[in-house]
Amino acid sequence: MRHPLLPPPGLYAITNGPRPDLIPAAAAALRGGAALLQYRDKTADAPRRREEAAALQALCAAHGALFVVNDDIELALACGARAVHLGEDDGDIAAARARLGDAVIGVSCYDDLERARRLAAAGADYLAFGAFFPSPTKPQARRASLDLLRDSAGLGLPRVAIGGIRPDNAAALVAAGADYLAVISDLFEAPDIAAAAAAYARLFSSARKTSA
Ligand SMILES: Cc1ncc(COP(=O)(O)OP(=O)(O)O)c(N)n1
Ligand SMILES: Cc1ncsc1CCOP(=O)(O)O
Ligand SMILES: [Mg+2]
Repeated sequence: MRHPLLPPPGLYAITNGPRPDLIPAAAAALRGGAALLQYRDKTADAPRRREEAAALQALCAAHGALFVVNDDIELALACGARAVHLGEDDGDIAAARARLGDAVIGVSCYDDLERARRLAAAGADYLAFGAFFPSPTKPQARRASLDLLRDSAGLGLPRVAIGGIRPDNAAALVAAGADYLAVISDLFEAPDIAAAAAAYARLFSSARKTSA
């Protein structure tokens, strides 16, 4: 069953901090229409991470967007987030479920349909695939093909596409079945973050019109 906290298909903004203007940058992405916002910060600065996560949680609540904490179940708990994203090195779904109850648990499936099947059966709420294109943020990321998106349609869970997404390749991912487009650099390094977010958000309103 689709998790009730998951928004309709749309832009999944992922922060590229640390950056001094993190909160205004995230606010601009939300103003532009991001449906989900993930806090992705690989530093070990626990006090700053706690403070930023709490601010972003409040910001997302004000915009009606889902706030997702990357990697860190305890940080999600501490800031009241109702969603976490876990990759292969970030602990398992059962442990996250035990701590977070019925929160949204999203998982990375990379280029691996079998892993996606296994994690769907283990209780994941969405499945993320990619990198679909060369990623400036994660150049070494495993690469996935558009066929993987088509082939994962039967798994019955919302699917996220990530990795090197830009305006010129985004529509192909939506056409192949992506419910959410997870974007870091093209969004958060844009000169006008709200306008960049709005352009991604529009892809989904036109997809809905086309399929209606
Ligand atoms: C939506 C989404 N998809 C994939 C990832 C990557 O997760 P992971 O493999 O754990 O890598 P890091 O992001 O932790 O470096 C993600 N964060 N979000
Ligand atoms: C976290 C992650 N996992 C696979 S690619 C990627 C980074 C995506 O960032 P960008 O949108 O800048 O390519
Ligand atoms: Mg991770």
